[in-house]
Amino acid sequence: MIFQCVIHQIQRIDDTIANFENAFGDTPPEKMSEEKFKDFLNHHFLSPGHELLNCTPDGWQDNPEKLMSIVDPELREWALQLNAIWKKLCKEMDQKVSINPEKYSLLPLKHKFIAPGGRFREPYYWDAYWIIKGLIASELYEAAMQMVYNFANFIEKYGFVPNGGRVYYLQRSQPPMFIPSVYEIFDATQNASFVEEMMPFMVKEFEYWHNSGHQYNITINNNNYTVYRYRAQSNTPRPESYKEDVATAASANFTDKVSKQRIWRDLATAAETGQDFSTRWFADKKTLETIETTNVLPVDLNSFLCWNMDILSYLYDEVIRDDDESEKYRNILAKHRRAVHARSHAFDYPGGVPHSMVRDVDQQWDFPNGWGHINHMIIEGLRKSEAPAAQDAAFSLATKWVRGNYRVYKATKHMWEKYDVVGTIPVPGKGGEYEVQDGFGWTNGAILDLLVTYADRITAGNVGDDTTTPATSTKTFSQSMTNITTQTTSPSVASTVTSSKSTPSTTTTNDGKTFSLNFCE
Ligand SMILES: OC[C@H]1O[C@H](O[C@H]2O[C@H](CO)[C@@H](O)[C@H](O)[C@H]2O)[C@H](O)[C@@H](O)[C@@H]1O
Repeated sequence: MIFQCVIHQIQRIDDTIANFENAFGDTPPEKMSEEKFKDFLNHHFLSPGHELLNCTPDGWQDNPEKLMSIVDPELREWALQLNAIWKKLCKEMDQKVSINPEKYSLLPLKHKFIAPGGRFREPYYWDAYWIIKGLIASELYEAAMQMVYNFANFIEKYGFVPNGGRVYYLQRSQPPMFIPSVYEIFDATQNASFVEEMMPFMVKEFEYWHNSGHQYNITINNNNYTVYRYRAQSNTPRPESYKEDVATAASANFTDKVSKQRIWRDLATAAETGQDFSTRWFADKKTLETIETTNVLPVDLNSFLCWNMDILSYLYDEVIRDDDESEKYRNILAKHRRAVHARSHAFDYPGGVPHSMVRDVDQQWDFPNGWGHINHMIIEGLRKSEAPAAQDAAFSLATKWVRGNYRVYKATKHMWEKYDVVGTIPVPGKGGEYEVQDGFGWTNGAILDLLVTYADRITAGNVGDDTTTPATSTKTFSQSMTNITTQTTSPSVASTVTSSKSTPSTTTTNDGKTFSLNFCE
């Protein structure tokens, strides 16, 4: 995991390379002296975080009105503590980076940002949406806009928003949340000039998903569909996880170039999904070596893009007042919109909804891990539905999620990237390529938004309180879920996540490729 610790050079690049060659020549990595190698690193690179400065988000206040409106005193106090964590996660680029950008892996950033926390010191694309929701709950509107401005600069320079703010993330993106982020800020502030300023970047970001191999045409039952898939631009090991990806190709017994390039693209593509790694992307639903991410047509990406279209149509209509453009996106949406059916027992766990029902696989995006932003997305999809049973279920899940996070916070004094949702008191999640991280930007953002949304009625409860029973019984609820579709008329989060495939169907496309259909029925 060298890249996680070695991120900026002290000397000129040519000198670093020359000194490396002098010191190690052609010695293969496994034969290099560890001590000598560490010594080389210490002399040529600075330790992590040197290129970033701590900061306070603009406009930060101790007691934002929205958080003070949370009726339960315990949860209100907790929300204020989470509000204070923004100051720990706030970062800005040291100006020395702009003088010698080639010495740093950080992509230059003009504005302050909120980092996820732990090993993740740079801005991450899809994390930002939930961080922004939390900043809005904390009334930090300027800070929320700064997150978006940094991404607009990326779109201007690179044509898209990379996975994260590092050079080694430039070959892939993450779930498309730029347009929803602009929408949420507009919804909270009614700042029309912000939307006008961001519109060209929104359009450019939307177009990115129509190129770069993301768009795909399929024929099912003689009907032609244009759908979207994730697809990284690289077919080499991920630079930040080089060792891991080389090892995966070796344990898959791939020796020829084509097979290696295929698996490396699929590994990088899993990082583009934001769910690295999950059995969702494994052909055998068990082992990483069978990964085939580019062969999956994922329900979530297709739903996110439907939502992007809906927002563009709405903002062109409401803010820009351009009927033609609004209609253009409405028509694109009409072609893509599908019913998304969800059927799952994922709601039965006391700590929230796990990311998948696949057990015993040690991947961070599988059972028993539940993620804050995903639970938030499910809650919002249900809450914005017109069905009372779904709205009750939203509150029930919000209560579970909030209480679970709160109990872990009281026990560990930290907010975590993911949680094990099984057990009356959940614990931090585990599994995957790295240790569970604390901080944590999108977890905090999701909680703050839920606390403000349900400020008048959500309570901390006591351990042992029945937080598991939904307002309707699980059976009735599962049945009613199958009838919930993404038929929203104004932008809202689609209820996509619980439909994750446990029994995927497959289809063969015009060019003879077989895809797992993790999409719409
Ligand atoms: O280095 C491993 C992976 O780390 C990141 O992914 C995870 O953390 C991100 C930040 O919170 C999050 O956006 C992502 O969903 C997580 O899986 C990074 O984004 C990956 O590219 C990288 O492979």
